[in-house]
Amino acid sequence: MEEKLKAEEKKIGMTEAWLRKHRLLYTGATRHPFILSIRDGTVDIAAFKTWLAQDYLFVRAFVPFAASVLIKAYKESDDNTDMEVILGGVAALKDEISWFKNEANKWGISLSNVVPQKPNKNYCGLLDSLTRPEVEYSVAITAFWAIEAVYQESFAHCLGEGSQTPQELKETCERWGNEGFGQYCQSLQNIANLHLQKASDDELKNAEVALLSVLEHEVEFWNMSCASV
Ligand SMILES: Cc1ncc(CN)c(N)n1
Repeated sequence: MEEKLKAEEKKIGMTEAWLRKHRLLYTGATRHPFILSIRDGTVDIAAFKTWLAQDYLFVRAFVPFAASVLIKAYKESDDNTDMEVILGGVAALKDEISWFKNEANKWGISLSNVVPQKPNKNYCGLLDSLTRPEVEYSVAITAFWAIEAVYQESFAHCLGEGSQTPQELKETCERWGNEGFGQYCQSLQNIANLHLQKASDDELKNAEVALLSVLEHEVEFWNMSCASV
């Protein structure tokens, strides 16, 4: 495929080539007004609480998807380290769920009464469709990387130089904006690139569509958090 050759010429991976091609959408997902409002300290706490409660539900739905990627890595990758990187991510989700429960408690949110809003339901529907065994590993790992990378880029931005993130939100930003999580996302991106290099044209098309769907759903998810204030 022409795009693959172009990426090779520029000595960049397929994922980077796609991010460049879809830069506006990627920026929309990683520099959303909600994120910018955390960074400049003007965030509406009601929006933050909505995000927190909805994201708790999302993360629960993310677990089976992550497990499906782990199964695909075991079955379809000839590199053992793929599985270990993904296993690390799956294992961290247990801690993440506990963190959401603790954080909700701190903010006086009862998670047992939270109802998923439409954009959240739609996003979880995408996760569910990507969990199917017939979805190729290269497609699933591309989506997996993109989901993690959006949070990493977004929350790292809230901690960067000149940020005025409120003290009580810093821990949240650290969760995804820390260096270790950044390295984990980089490992996922490397894995995705390696598999995309070997992928058929059809698989490439499916992976690019999956990436675009993730980015669109991420924007909708942030929109949802702001809108319900
Ligand atoms: C909506 C969303 N996207 C990504 C992530 C990072 N796992 C998350 N927790 N929530």
